[in-house]
Amino acid sequence: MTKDHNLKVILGEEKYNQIHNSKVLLVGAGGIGCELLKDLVLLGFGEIHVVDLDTIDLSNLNRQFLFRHKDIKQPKSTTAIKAVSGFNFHNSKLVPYQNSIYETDVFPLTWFDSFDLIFNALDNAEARSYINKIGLFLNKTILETGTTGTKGYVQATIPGQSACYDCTFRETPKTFPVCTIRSTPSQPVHCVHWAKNFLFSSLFGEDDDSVEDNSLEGKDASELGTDNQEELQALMKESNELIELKRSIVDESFEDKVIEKIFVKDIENLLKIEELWQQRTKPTPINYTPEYKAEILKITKEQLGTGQKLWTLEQNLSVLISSIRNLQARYSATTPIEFDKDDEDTLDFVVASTNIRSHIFNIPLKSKFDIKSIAGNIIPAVATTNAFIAGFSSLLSLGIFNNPDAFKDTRAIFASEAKDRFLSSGELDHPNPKCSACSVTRGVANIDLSLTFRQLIDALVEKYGYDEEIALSVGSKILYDLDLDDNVEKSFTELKVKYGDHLEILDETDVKGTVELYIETNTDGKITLPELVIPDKPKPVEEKKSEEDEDDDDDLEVFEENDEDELLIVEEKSIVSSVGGKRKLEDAEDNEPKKVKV
Ligand SMILES: Nc1ncnc2c1ncn2[C@@H]1O[C@H](COP(=O)(O)OP(=O)(O)OP(=O)(O)O)[C@@H](O)[C@H]1O
Ligand SMILES: [Zn+2]
Repeated sequence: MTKDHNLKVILGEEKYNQIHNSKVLLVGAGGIGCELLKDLVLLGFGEIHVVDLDTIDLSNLNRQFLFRHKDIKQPKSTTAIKAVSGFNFHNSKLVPYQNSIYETDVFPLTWFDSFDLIFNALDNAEARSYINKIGLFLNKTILETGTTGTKGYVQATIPGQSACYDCTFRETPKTFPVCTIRSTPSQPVHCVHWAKNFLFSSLFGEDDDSVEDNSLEGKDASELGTDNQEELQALMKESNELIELKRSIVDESFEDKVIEKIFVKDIENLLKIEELWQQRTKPTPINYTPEYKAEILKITKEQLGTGQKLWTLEQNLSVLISSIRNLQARYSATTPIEFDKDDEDTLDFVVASTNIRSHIFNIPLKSKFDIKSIAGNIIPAVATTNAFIAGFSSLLSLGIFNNPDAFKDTRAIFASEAKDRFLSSGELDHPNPKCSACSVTRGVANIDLSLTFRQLIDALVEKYGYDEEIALSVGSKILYDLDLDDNVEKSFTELKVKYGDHLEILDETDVKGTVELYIETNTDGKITLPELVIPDKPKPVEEKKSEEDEDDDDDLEVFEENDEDELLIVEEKSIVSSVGGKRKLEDAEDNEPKKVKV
């Protein structure tokens, strides 16, 4: 019996044929992408195009199972395709590209339009948003996936029906107030941040390093986390002394000077600011004497054991001293050293100084392994999560093909560490009316770039009935509005507008809703605008917080219970948001980028 026969029995003849005659795009051939490519090939998709800009690294091999050691430095897309060719039982046509998906000359809009479905297997929000917009321009469904460790999601975005990728708010990486990092740390992560971004960069980075935490200038009280003048003076003095200290980097006594300043004198100075310690446990400076140092220097490498072990204060001091010696030997003013989690000297310095500071501030110490994860912002990828998330993505695609009820029939899948259930599903959300991506009317314009903005404005006025009070922008650049009419006589080319740009038209009279045009180009001397129905701009409504809304502010989000599946999903917002899963809708507009006039 042939493999085709088996698949026909499982899928049914009709679905088998639909899949066999379809053409799909897979963006990303990393952790999820490798799994997904295997699934799509085994499901017998007719044509599968795979895009990945990257080459294979050693660190990919533990989970990107299509790659072997011999493939290191080879392109991911071609290598993945070669690997699945061994089990391409249904003769799918496989096409690789080693390019970034943004390359409009390789991937013009018409190319995207040739696919029946797009599978995202990406690792960054920017590329996901880009594909999301392409889907909105073309009215094409995207199956979006993401994983972080044991958490993950699959979400179909069906233009005009379901919420899009940008309908939901994504948190930006967490930052800490300067005073928490510099004077009152209370968690290991505060000490890691201090050791890596402040201490290491100040001592071994570039001389004029504009390390965020080195400078207190230009920061307001909320960023600083304090307006205590005494504390700010102390922090300023501390930084200046560090610059001074760096001058003796070549001296033999440098290690002692660093330890005595950082872990003794600076702490004694902080203790003098009594206000800081009224509600907090006081830090305790270390007692660094020549005798103590002599004992520390007796500690051997063997005694330190593996990176999983918790080191004592003395062991941390011994690691600090040897890392300082190694870094001193490597340092020269012209070749500053950058922190790299895979550079043992820089990592040892950060691990040891983190732990010594933690000891001083009564914070639990951490192993080298744990600090490496925090300092390198690493959440280990889990092959199993990638495998089942990819599996769900490919299975959901079967229900989406040729299905006018896809919105109703498709579930969103989530994996989380909720106590009662690891995997769960929910209905697709409706679009968020405030979404900066899908609340916009979209179309494709065909423009001869030698024409001027004046000609575009005339065409817009004529076609859509705007009066001239409009603002035109591309990305973050405003190219025209009533106060900025210097550009009107310039051509598109002069204004560096090119194929594939997204031109936004904002009605400054606040009547019409926003429009975004994908720019395709021609040389026929014309501007051809799409037929669009532009809805009026929604009137701003005074939002009154109901009791129910207030409940939403809790850390836990409860998803709708579904009669059929009896699914109750409870997820921590902060967790799912980091991989782009179910997030709060209300704040999507905060994702909107700031624009500047040019
Ligand atoms: N703009 C883009 N165009 C094409 N491919 C992209 C783009 N952005 C990201 N990718 C690809 O998406 C894939 C995501 O896979 P994954 O999350 O496993 O990341 P990785 O880089 O392989 O792993 P890690 O980051 O853990 O080393 C990567 O192979 C990456 O090269
Ligand atoms: Zn949206």
